[in-house]
Amino acid sequence: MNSKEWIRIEGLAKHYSPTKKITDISFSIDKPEIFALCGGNGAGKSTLIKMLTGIMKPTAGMVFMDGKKVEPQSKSFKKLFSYMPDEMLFPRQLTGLEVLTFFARLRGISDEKVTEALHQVGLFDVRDMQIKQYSKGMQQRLSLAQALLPDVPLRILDEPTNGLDPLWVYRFKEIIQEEKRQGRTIFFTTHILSLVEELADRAGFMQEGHLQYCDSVESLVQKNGVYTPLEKVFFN
Ligand SMILES: Nc1ncnc2c1ncn2[C@@H]1O[C@H](COP(=O)(O)OP(=O)(O)OP(=O)(O)O)[C@@H](O)[C@H]1O
Repeated sequence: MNSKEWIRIEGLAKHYSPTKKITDISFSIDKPEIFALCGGNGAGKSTLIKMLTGIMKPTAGMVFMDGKKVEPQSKSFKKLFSYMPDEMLFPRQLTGLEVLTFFARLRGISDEKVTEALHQVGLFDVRDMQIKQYSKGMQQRLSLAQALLPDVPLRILDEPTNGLDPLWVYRFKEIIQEEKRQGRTIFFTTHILSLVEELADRAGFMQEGHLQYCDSVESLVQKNGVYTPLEKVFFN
């Protein structure tokens, strides 16, 4: 165990069918850090996140925190993270403010924090608009806002930049860097390798249910002292 190691995933696996499976995933998450999990469509990123968040029971494997075994389904583990799913469906008749207030009340979070989160994701001025009038990117920012509400040490974000315009990809990077400055760990999935290079401390790359690479971004892009873009590292 390295000195920063916080959460350790050991041999996590999910067998959907003999041909569709995620096998033997082992890696650690440090605190604080920005960890990006990338990989192709159907590689197993969302499945891994669902196992880590306790939404899905793994076929095999264990999760450790500070060296002790934890159950991702347990209440005590769930208290440590917030989660942004890859797709979040909101009641279309409600306003952005109503939706976020609902999430906040569930978790005993103040209205001030709701206002702050709406400002963070640029939805404060449209807070009284119904969700049905929100664009895909605005709904994605609302989903991010609900994940920013709780004061927890870990944020797990599944494809958070999907549907965001370039300005909001830029703002997303600022938000995530600020979250890390505040001591949090951000674990997110993405298809955008340039985002990984720019933002992440460490990255994992999944392919067909396997974790093929997992290292610091610096080590991944520096091969024999020469800079190699991540897409060349992963696809050559
Ligand atoms: N509930 C399920 N039942 C059966 N197979 C599933 C289920 N969920 C996912 N799969 C399969 O497991 C594999 C991994 O899917 P997963 O959604 O984890 O991939 P992903 O890396 O998140 O993909 P993407 O980048 O396209 O979102 C795929 O082959 C998918 O078809």
